[in-house]
Amino acid sequence: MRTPPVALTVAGSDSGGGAGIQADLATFAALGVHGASAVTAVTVQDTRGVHAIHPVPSDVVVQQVAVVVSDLAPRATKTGMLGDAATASALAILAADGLLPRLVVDPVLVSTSGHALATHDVLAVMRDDLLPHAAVITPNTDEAAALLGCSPAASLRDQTDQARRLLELGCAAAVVTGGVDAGARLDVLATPTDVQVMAGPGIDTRNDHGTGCTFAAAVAAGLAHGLTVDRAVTAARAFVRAALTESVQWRLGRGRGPVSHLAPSSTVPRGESV
Ligand SMILES: Nc1ncnc2c1ncn2[C@@H]1O[C@H](COP(=O)(O)OP(=O)(O)O)[C@@H](O)[C@H]1O
Ligand SMILES: Cc1ncc(COP(=O)(O)O)c(N)n1
Repeated sequence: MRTPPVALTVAGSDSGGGAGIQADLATFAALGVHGASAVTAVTVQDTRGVHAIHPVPSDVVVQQVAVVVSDLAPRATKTGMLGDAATASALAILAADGLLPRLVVDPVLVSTSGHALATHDVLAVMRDDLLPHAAVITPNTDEAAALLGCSPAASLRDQTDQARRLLELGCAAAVVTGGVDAGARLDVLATPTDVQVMAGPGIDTRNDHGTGCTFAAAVAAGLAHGLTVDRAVTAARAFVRAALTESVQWRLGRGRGPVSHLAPSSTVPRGESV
């Protein structure tokens, strides 16, 4: 008898199956982790855009987290779209009480299709109350800028500087994703002792819906397997790149299609189970 690693995602539902809860659970499964979920909002969404958003009442979100934590004891947790400020505050309290272990915060603000997924008050609560409990946060360059109240990074130097400054918000590590320089994609991981620049050639695909959710969920899966943040981030990059490469030939939906979560996970290193 063996207990598989468990990770909990607290995020919004994407009816198109490309991002949010659906991307997180597919990523967990591909990486050998049992996924539990607490839904914060129901979005009416497809590859073309977000057509409506219905937040779930915060007490219902808290109840979902509470039952999962007490029964399944997740080793890692991940937050994505938070729904509303009441839910963001409630999650911050759960995190302060130690109920969201090895917390990965993906500060979701806007969808790939350009729709706002969080209001200013959600951003403020996330920044001030939730981020200080995170093992790692995974903003893209726009989200990093919104958290810091500055312009998006225009160079690797800006991106590196912003990754460092995000640590001042109280998170243990920050990875700023999605920098672009001469065709390369750059992610910068900052910890209190180190800054690491990870670069790879850009993958030319229209099917990039859900990359941020997939990346953050893969980091959480790595932490659930017992990897360090550093190794979990490296493994997550490999997984997202495989998912993007796999989806280059896809035709799925009429807009920005999802990445393929059916990518061969055997290429991705797994940690020892803790
Ligand atoms: N076209 C691409 N080619 C290579 N890597 C990509 C591409 N698009 C996204 N990524 C990678 O996917 C991960 C998620 O980042 P990003 O796309 O910035 O998230 P978000 O969906 O939040 O904007 C990062 O590791 C980033 O470098
Ligand atoms: C429910 C939900 N959560 C997150 C995203 C962001 O993902 P993306 O930036 O790829 O659109 C989304 N579109 N929908």
